[in-house]
Amino acid sequence: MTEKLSAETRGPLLDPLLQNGWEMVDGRDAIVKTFKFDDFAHAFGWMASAAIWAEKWGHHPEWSNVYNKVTVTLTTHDVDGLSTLDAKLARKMDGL
Ligand SMILES: C[C@H](O)[C@H](O)[C@H]1CNC2=NC(N)=NC(=O)C2=N1
Repeated sequence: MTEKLSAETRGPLLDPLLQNGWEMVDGRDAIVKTFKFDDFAHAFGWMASAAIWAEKWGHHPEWSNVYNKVTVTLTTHDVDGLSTLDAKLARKMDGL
């Protein structure tokens, strides 16, 4: 069972993400980023790759797609806030 990020762990895990285009969501313990691609095929291909990792890790994004953009919100519903799994999935998404 994953745990909500503590005061000590959230800085080291979240700061690199916040410097790489992720932002805190207003009023929620969650992070959000919009990824932009050349076109729909690239956006949807990236979503398919990310979905495979999400399913493998049992940790799923809230996301939406409009043409060449994918907006992703990450949080851990089981703990009602951010956990290490969100940082792990965010890093994977940044690297795909
Ligand atoms: C049983 C199953 O693994 C859990 O419900 C998982 C599924 N995917 C999940 N995804 C996210 N983002 N948060 C969760 O708490 C979560 N829980």
